[in-house]
Amino acid sequence: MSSEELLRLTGVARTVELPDGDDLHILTSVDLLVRRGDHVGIVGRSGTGKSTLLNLLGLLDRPTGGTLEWAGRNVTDISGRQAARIRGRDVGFVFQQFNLLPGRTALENVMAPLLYASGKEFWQRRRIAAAMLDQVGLGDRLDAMPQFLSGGEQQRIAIARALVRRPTVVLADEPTGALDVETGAMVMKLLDQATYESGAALITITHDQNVAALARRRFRLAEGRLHPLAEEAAV
Ligand SMILES: Nc1ncnc2c1ncn2[C@@H]1O[C@H](COP(=O)(O)OP(=O)(O)OP(=O)(O)O)[C@@H](O)[C@H]1O
Repeated sequence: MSSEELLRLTGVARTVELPDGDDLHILTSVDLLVRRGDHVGIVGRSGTGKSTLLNLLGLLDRPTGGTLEWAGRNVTDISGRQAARIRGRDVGFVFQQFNLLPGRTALENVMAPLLYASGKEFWQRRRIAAAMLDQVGLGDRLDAMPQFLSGGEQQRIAIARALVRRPTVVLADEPTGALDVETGAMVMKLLDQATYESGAALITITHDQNVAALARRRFRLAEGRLHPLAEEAAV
């Protein structure tokens, strides 16, 4: 696996203005380097800025300080249009509540991101999506409606959808938050394995140390910064 650099955050800050005019400094100085094949786990208590950080990593928001680089390119201040292009091509998202399209089959959900692709990826979207569902163990449930599937199965569809365009980075926000402990552990293992096999980096953001335990590098988000977690403290 190459050690190609994907994401580099240097002194990243995010401050928002509150309705009363005061500034809220959510992130003050985040440093992080993510390479291809990495699995980074970020834990933090409620309200410490996990979603804020995820939105910066996914180019949904911009830092108010510091620099953010994508594959060596400074993207701190890129336009919304450029960010959307990188996001569509390079980022896969997995959310706590699955966020699957209602009324669409498992296959249609996984095919959805390929509608924005071109060439072979577009024309062969059905075959590519079916193969991806097979990889997450749902090759025999292509026509199933997600609402009739278990939470673990729905999250596996969401994982297939996140990986179907072969993104370089997968961002998972509390991916097991809506699952029981056993199902969550199984889904997390699958996410870790499928992401690694596709050559992407995985960044898992969670309040649950057990979920972060699979990550090869772990950090705690506190006081607006990332603090490396020692092996023994992380489990
Ligand atoms: N746009 C905003 N305006 C005002 N306050 C905000 C804004 N965005 C985030 N915050 C506040 O910043 C803090 C961090 O929010 P964030 O959602 O990133 O935390 P979190 O760690 O993801 O929390 P949780 O685990 O509860 O989802 C919270 O106190 C939140 O209320």
